[in-house]
Amino acid sequence: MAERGLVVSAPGKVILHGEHAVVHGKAALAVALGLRTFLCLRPGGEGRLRVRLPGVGVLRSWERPGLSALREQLGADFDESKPPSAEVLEALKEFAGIPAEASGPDSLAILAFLYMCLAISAKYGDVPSVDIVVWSELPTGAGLGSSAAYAVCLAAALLHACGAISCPLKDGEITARWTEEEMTLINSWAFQGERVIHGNPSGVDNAVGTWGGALRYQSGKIKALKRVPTLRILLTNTKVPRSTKVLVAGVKEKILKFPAIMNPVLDSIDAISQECQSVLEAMPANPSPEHYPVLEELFDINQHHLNVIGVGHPSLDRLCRVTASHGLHSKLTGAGGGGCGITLLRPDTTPQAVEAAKRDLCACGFECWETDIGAPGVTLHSSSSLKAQVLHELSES
Ligand SMILES: Nc1ncnc2c1ncn2[C@@H]1O[C@H](COP(=O)(O)OP(=O)(O)O)[C@@H](O)[C@H]1O
Ligand SMILES: C[C@@](O)(CCOP(=O)(O)O)CC(=O)O
Ligand SMILES: [Mg+2]
Repeated sequence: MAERGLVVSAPGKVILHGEHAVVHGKAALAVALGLRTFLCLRPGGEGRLRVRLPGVGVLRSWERPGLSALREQLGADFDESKPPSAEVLEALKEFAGIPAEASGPDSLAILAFLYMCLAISAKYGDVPSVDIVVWSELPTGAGLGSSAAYAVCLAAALLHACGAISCPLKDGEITARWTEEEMTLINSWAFQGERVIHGNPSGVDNAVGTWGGALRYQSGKIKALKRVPTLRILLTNTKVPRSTKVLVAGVKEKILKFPAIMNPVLDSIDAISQECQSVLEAMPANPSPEHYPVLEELFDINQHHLNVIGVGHPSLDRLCRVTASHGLHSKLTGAGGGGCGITLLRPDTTPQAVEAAKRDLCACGFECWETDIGAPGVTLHSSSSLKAQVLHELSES
């Protein structure tokens, strides 16, 4: 581990099409957002692991020998290809003093951290004494993949601390990325973190957090999109809280209850992702308005499907109605049930029209902002390049 520690970051994501269906083996199209989660890891003292997670109100530390003893006692097989076992998660809850039924943001964040420490150290050697601080530009639990960005940062930092991946940052460089092979390892451990938080994730969010850009994801297969035009997207946070884990479980229940009704809906969502990919890849880099009606119609159809599978919310219906009154098309993004929606802005949508839509959305109590997409994936930063931000976060710890 570098003497002075390290700072890593990973982006959140927007799913254009395929949320939920992707959990059931269908394709999803997702893009990395220009909003990121950051993690600063420094050598710590006194044989302890210390974490500060201001986003979820956590400041905790544990003695390393206690965690090592638990690992020995459990004697589990911590392979990144195997889902975390219920027995290990129960034992970790007990170790951290988390009640068995707890599923709040703080409990899940601690559990993901401890699981990754335990599993990564079982495979690559002990995680040294460290102080970790995580902060984020992403809202938590709003459909923008904050859980995956957190898990990707943890995976990169812990693998680095154990010496399982290199330090790609050369003297004088501000940022660096890991090799393909190292990113594949980061991605697979981040998926384990997502499994702790989500229960049954598809892996699309951690793939975007790791690789960045725009990609198609299906059953663990990641394909960067050939060409993605510059898309203008308005993001709106309804601020209605929800849990991805609960929503994903609800969809599964509906599919089991009505397979003949729900499976065709998932097939249709899959076809929407295929169609959208073909349209995007056929569009020029700076598209003109005539390319948009199909994209808009696909948004509308998918939003209806997402309501059918039970992940809509009155706040999202309202969001769609408000933007429709300005001639704009929206759908939920991520797990739904509240959280965020995305609105497609056309190249000829005037700044005045965007402002008017934003005003009406804010009047509903929503928060919205235009955003960049296609951001880089997991990145190592020189701490000097982030000095002000890092110093601010560290001064709080
Ligand atoms: N910055 C963060 N620090 C600690 N935990 C985080 C952070 N961001 C997300 N999480 C974890 O991820 C959970 C939210 O994940 P999820 O319900 O999937 O919503 P989303 O991924 O859409 O934001 C939180 O409850 C928390 O456990
Ligand atoms: C609903 C789902 O497709 C995306 C969840 O995204 P988020 O956690 O709401 O950002 C679940 C998954 O793909 O694991
Ligand atoms: Mg999530």
